[in-house]
Amino acid sequence: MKQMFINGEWVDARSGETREIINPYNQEVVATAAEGNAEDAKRAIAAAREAFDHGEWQHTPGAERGQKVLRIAELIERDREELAKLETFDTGKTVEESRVDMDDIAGVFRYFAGIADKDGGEVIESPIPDSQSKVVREPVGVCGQITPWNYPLLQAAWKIAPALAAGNTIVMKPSEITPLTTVKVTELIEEAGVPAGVANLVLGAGATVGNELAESGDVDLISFTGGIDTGKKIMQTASGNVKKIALELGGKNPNVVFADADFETAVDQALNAAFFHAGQVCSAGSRLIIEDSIHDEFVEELTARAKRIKLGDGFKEDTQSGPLISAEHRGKVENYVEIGKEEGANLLIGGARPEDEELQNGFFYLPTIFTECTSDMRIVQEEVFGPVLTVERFETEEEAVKLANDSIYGLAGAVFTTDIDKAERAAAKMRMGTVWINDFHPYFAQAPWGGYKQSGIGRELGKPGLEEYTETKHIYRNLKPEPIHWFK
Ligand SMILES: NC(=O)c1ccc[n+]([C@@H]2O[C@H](COP(=O)([O-])OP(=O)(O)OC[C@H]3O[C@@H](n4cnc5c(N)ncnc54)[C@H](O)[C@@H]3O)[C@@H](O)[C@H]2O)c1
Ligand SMILES: C[N+](C)(C)CC=O
Repeated sequence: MKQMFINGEWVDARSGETREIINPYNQEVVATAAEGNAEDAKRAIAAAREAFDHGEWQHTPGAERGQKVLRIAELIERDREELAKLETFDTGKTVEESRVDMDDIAGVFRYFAGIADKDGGEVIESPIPDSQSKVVREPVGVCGQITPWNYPLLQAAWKIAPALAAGNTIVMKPSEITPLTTVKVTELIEEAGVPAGVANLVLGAGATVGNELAESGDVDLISFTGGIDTGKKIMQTASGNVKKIALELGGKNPNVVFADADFETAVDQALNAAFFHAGQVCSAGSRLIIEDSIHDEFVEELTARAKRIKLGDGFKEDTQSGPLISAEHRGKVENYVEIGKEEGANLLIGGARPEDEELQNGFFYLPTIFTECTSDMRIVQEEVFGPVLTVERFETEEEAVKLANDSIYGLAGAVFTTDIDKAERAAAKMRMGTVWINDFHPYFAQAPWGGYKQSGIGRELGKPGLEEYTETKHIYRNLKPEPIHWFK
């Protein structure tokens, strides 16, 4: 039974309710978890409030907090294999992918451990004689953190590590369908010696636990990663006490390939961009925008390779891609494929569930490619979050950039070309939080991550990822206090 962690104690939901956690590969129950509700969230918020207002954590020197965060990294490295297996049971992704995630996650804890004591504030030039001004950063307070199911622990790590390093207290709510690794890491946080009440974990649904975190007047900041509609709802709910918000939302990310790109690299990367983790990646390259002169050859090769992607059990060595997360989510993907067909896009491959006997109990869906797409189509504009790639053509550099930017989203995008000036010109004009040149997908702890436009608000990772969890305070000191007699 996976319990919640509130004020340093492992507890069941007050209501006694539980939820079965399902392996999307075969629908087997892999665990039972406490199903908390708003009442449990309130208890956790109260514990975090008390620990922030009256505990030592926010006053603990950054170097000491950094040591605890570093210890969490070491424990994650120690338990890497167990964590990777849990992530695969929960999400269906290949265990190789999960191992890569665990290495990234340990790196994130190491990074924020390393910068926990690096900002001692700064003295600034005051224009007023006989005065001194300094600017310091302080923790925000109680942070509500809500994460999605596609990268359960990775997205949690991007929030937990900087929040703790900066001296905040937290209430984490993982996706209700993939809580296993977040529970395990909370055990490691306890083992690392983080004081009771500083890091709390509540399991349960968004509408109950998540909503309480967004609504509570005792929460100072809500950091959310998930879909755009939920993000909008959270923004509204969070306005009640004008809490700070950080939103990491969806994407519909363009992958621009010029005719002069290295063909093999561009095809290989386009395949990975679109179909890695069955396309369930916020930054998936789900819009291929390709120069007309190489369109046919490129699409032919891409299609041949997409057909060869081996779907299966994430624990088997030859599996290249797992299932979608749930029946409901596969239904959403299928609906989008129908919309694409109705809109007149040309369904080149996929558009169906696989027929293999072995895959019938899982939520599998075939890699799907639509050609002859135009940017007014919903299949091109809306986030499908599955293995569905749309292909658009361009003839000029200007047109390529225009198509790339033709989206309400602005999370990430890529440009492939051997002409580096052209690449830099395009990258400068692309309205996205991340632009890759001749690559797709790299992200790491040192570089900020986040979206332009409706892909979000704020940044995770890098120095800005720590700053999200701080308030900036200006302390002004009059070195020669005397009456000013403004009012005679
Ligand atoms: N920008 C990024 O870095 C990034 C990273 C990963 C995933 N995502 C996005 O996440 C989405 C997929 O994840 P998902 O389906 O889990 O998203 P989701 O919005 O359905 O759920 C995300 C989290 O929000 C909670 N939630 C749901 N309703 C809520 C409410 N009313 N109030 C508070 N919390 C609520 C859920 O329980 C879950 O924990 C995609 O859109 C993807 O692009 C973005
Ligand atoms: C941010 N990232 C790419 C790790 C996961 C997005 O879904």
